[in-house]
Amino acid sequence: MRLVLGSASPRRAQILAQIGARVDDIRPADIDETPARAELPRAYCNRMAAQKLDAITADPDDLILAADTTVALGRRILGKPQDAAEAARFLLALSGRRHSVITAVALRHGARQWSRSVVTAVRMKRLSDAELNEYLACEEWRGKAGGYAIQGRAGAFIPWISGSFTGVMGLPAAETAQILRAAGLQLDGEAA
Ligand SMILES: Cc1cn([C@H]2C[C@H](O)[C@@H](COP(=O)(O)OP(=O)(O)OP(=O)(O)O)O2)c(=O)[nH]c1=O
Repeated sequence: MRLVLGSASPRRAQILAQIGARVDDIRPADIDETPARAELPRAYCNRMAAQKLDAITADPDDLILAADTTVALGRRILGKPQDAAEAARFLLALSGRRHSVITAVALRHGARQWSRSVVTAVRMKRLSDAELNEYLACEEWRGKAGGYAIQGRAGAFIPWISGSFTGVMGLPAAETAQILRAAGLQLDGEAA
């Protein structure tokens, strides 16, 4: 069975390799990521993953995986910042507080679908002006939900999480392995 990754995120490809899932093709989906009015973060994240999955065409026998990572501050959805000013606003809002990172994963094989979503609680230390400015200058906020990447320099801002580290990075390893197996994919190193 061929595995098609419907994502442009290099982190997702890396986490799939980590769990022994060989990706045969990468086909990112381009969808409108605007939240609906009053849409709650978890519903939004599930909807995004489902829409990305719907947007990918593949052979009926291909297994397709799509995912979405959303940062939620209470009911507020923090997406990927458009520019440094928006990244600064997001980081100031997250500074010294606890927020959630939700990742939804969706799989399709023919007419069958599987999905999981994982919520991780994350605490960010209070950022000094120098820390904020240095982080904005390093550009790692680009393309990251909430304007930070825990796997990079912003790891120094995160003293505590409860949940899935790989989920915060974009693809929860344990839950993804579980649904891939449920869908019939054999992971490297597993007995047939
Ligand atoms: C919070 C956080 C997010 N991220 C990334 C994961 C996702 O790639 C990105 C959120 O955007 P997504 O819309 O989930 O994904 P994407 O646009 O990168 O890729 P695609 O839609 O093609 O699948 O933020 C990190 O890498 N580290 C983090 O700590």
